[in-house]
Amino acid sequence: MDKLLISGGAMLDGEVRIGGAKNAALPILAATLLADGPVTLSNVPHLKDITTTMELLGRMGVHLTVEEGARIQIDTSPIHDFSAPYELVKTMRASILVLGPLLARFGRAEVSLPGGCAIGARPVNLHIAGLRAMGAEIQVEGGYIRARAERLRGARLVMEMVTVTGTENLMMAAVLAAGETLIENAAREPEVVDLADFLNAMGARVEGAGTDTIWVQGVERLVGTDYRVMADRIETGTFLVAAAMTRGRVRLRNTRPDLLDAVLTKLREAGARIETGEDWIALDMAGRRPQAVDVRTAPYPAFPTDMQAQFCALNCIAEGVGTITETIFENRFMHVSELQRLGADIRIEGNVALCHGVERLTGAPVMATDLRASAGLVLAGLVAEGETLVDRIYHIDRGYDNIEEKLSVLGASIRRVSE
Ligand SMILES: CC(=O)N[C@H]1[C@@H](OP(=O)(O)OP(=O)(O)OC[C@H]2O[C@@H](n3ccc(=O)[nH]c3=O)[C@H](O)[C@@H]2O)O[C@H](CO)[C@@H](O)[C@@H]1O
Ligand SMILES: C=C(OP(=O)(O)O)C(=O)O
Repeated sequence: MDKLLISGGAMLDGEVRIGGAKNAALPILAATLLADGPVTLSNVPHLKDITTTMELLGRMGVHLTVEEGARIQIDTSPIHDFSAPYELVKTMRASILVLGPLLARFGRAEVSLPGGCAIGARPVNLHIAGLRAMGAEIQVEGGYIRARAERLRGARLVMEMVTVTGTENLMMAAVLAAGETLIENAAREPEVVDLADFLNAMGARVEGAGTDTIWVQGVERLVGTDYRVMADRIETGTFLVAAAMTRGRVRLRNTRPDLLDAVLTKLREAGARIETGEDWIALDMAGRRPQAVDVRTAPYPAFPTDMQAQFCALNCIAEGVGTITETIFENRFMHVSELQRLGADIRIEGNVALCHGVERLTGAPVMATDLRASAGLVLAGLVAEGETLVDRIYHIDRGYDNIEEKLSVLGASIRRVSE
């Protein structure tokens, strides 16, 4: 199994190109199931979650062709199977995103309940309740969601809590439903907006994405289109924190600074000088140790839970005391015990991690437990004295394209080793 071996101490300096967003590409790939015509997607990141989704669509009969330059062509016309089996779904929770599109276009779907509980229970009750309100008959048995509908009907859906993939699933279901759908208390994440833009490019009528009320007028049919996936704001944030922790500087290209307000605010508080252009961000720590910061996760536009582990790592070596409050997932502090193995001084009280910055971390073998926890451990390894060996890096490959190569370009000593 592959591991990452990091020798800490290098001050990062250089330029990195940010890839397409995992959390936009995944729902958009699922939404291609709605297209009655060929779709070409560009800026699709090269990630394990993407290949898993392609395998999932491929098993349904969808024809996918990978082209040069992060492009994929998708033709759904040969589809003959409307199911998502456990063996694929268990590795990736986003596979639940095929439920809405399959039901809306083909009137049936059989999707395994997403397994595992890496960062919390993560139920999908709100996805199911919304589809039922649109007229779907749904049974949950034997670990599968079995859903049927003649044609979904538009409905007013008041979401009990803000759910990103829940909003996306219901929006995708609504675009081919009869009549109007109103999704209230919708997630406002930029990835929801990217999906809505893609749906509209296929001929859907979606308005209000990016606000908490999304209006959808169902149409009879969607057509094929060409679409470019948005930049990954979490990959962007991760590289900014890496540069800040190593007291270095970095310039990130092909990104969207306008989507990172909460993260950039915290980095400025930590002492970073930040400049932005339309599609680039430059961060410079000018050799200074970061100041600890207080972070509280919440739905967009507040601070993203997917950046929490990285800031936890930053606080470990910062000057002062910083608190990390996690309000989205009930079990998203699994990086803490591993950071402690490197010498971090962190105490967890309920949903708050209290970090006292230490002068130095010391390298040790650590184990990745989920995607962003792994990112936090890699960042800590970059500043730890000696060698850090990060195990179970399949988690990091789910969401980062060749992280070791991009960090090496910035001057880090990091390489993939097989054991
Ligand atoms: C593929 C993708 O886009 N993943 C992102 C998505 O996950 P995901 O869409 O799974 O996260 P949600 O926004 O749905 O989860 C928010 C909260 O709602 C709860 N909930 C959700 C649905 C439901 O039916 N019932 C319920 O109780 C969850 O357990 C969680 O406590 O948003 C999260 C929150 O920004 C991010 O961390 C993930 O990276
Ligand atoms: C939690 C994440 O992803 P997923 O919802 O796919 O598990 C993430 O991207 O940090």
